[in-house]
Amino acid sequence: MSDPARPVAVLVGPPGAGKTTIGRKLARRLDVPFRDADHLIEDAEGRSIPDIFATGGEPEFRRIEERVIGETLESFEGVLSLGGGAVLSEATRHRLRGLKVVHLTIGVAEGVRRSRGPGRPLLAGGDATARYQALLTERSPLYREVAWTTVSSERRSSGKVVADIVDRLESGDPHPRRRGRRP
Ligand SMILES: Nc1ncnc2c1ncn2[C@@H]1O[C@H](COP(=O)(O)OP(=O)(O)O)[C@@H](O)[C@H]1O
Ligand SMILES: O=C(O)C1=C[C@@H](OP(=O)(O)O)[C@@H](O)[C@H](O)C1
Ligand SMILES: [Mg+2]
Repeated sequence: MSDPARPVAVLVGPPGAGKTTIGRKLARRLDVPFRDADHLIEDAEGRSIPDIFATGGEPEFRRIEERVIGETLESFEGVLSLGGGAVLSEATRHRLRGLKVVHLTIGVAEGVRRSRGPGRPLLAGGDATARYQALLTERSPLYREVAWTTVSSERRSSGKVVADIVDRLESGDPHPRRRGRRP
């Protein structure tokens, strides 16, 4: 029997870390298909993420998100970027076990700056910095739990981040030493 299909990489991390941008570039670089869970949800539902939050609230969004990610992970062989809150689901974290999960990190100020706009209802209005900090406090242990490797996207171009991820995937080493360092 052949092995089950597996994604080449799954990107997790907080909003604005660059999962969608970097996932798309990583897939292009590896010449494999790209999917973004948020786009799959919008396609499956025929409505935008802000619309889903406005009608069914966060609980409905999370139910759809868990189902769409579960279905995708069953057969997808490419790069999959998740939404920032996908790891809140225990079932999703369970499904991510043993996969090449890349945790993209970003500092609070830059994360808030990059996630501005109407497309992210959880951070819209009010004190976005406090909300972002609370979200990181809740989720950081969950990102760490599922991560195969952790890569910072702070003050680094997306091209540099992609090159770093490709190195790790190709070497199979999630903790590469810094280049040029003596053994
Ligand atoms: N390495 C980077 N440096 C600067 N800006 C970036 C970087 N990666 C992504 N961005 C920008 O940050 C914003 C959020 O990126 P996005 O890929 O949507 O993040 P996520 O999917 O993690 O929420 C976009 O405007 C994108 O162009
Ligand atoms: O952090 C979150 O809970 C969310 C992040 C968003 O995705 P990005 O992380 O790609 O912005 C999107 O799934 C939704 O707005 C909820
Ligand atoms: Mg995204």
